[in-house]
Amino acid sequence: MTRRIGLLGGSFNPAHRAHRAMSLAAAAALGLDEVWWLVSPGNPLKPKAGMAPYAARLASARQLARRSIIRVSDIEQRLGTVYTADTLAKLTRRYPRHRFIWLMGEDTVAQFHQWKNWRQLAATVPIAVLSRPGYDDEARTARVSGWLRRFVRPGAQARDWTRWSAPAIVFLGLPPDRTSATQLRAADPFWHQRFARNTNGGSGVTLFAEHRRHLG
Ligand SMILES: Nc1ncnc2c1ncn2[C@@H]1O[C@H](COP(=O)(O)OP(=O)(O)OP(=O)(O)O)[C@@H](O)[C@H]1O
Ligand SMILES: O=C(O)c1ccc[n+]([C@@H]2O[C@H](COP(=O)([O-])O)[C@@H](O)[C@H]2O)c1
Repeated sequence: MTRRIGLLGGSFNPAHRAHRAMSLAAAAALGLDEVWWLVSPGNPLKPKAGMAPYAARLASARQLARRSIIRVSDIEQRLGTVYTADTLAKLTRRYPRHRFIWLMGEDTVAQFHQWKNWRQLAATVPIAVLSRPGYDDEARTARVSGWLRRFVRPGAQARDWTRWSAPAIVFLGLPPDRTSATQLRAADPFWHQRFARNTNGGSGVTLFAEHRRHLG
């Protein structure tokens, strides 16, 4: 059965309520069956210092994803990919019947041209950009000046994304949420210690089983 899957890659250092809210709002706007959170082993553009252990980031993601259509995935860790273009190439090969759309916050758009093989990435799956308060100008600049400009689709057609051929990018205006992991780490630098013991359970079990089947 064809499934419509949104992919939200992130450091999740830690996961927070805006990740959940934006995922569910995007799912409603795009008609998604599931949103997979791809917990990154290490964003190549972010410093390693201050990055909590992978197991704690994964556990915080599972906690936030509970009782929802969000599935938490450690597939990048399993595949050994840190670059999104590599991850997408493998995922689309492994799941030929799924339709994927890449989700990202507005802050990420300004950096997108620094990603490895970003044009190839954009040609692999459509992209949905989710509004983030405080970053509108950066995203707008990237939107009007970048190569992606000519591929912008109207937000009113967002539910039709499976009919688009990539590159295609849609900007979704979602309810604003100012939560950020930076702010949460500043308030609670040792948040990851709460996850040091119990890193099992929660959402993601289905996806893990599915990955196991596909990865052998
Ligand atoms: N409040 C938010 N509104 C919209 N998008 C968000 C929000 N918080 C995070 N995102 C998006 O979620 C994805 C993963 O984000 P990430 O795990 O880096 O969280 P973060 O809060 O941006 O972290 P940090 O403050 O450490 O950079 C990115 O695409 C990011 O743009
Ligand atoms: O592929 C790249 O070159 C690349 C560079 C920077 C970030 N990314 C991805 O962007 C996603 C968001 O990362 P972050 O750390 O801002 O949450 C996450 O999936 C990263 O792997 C990917």
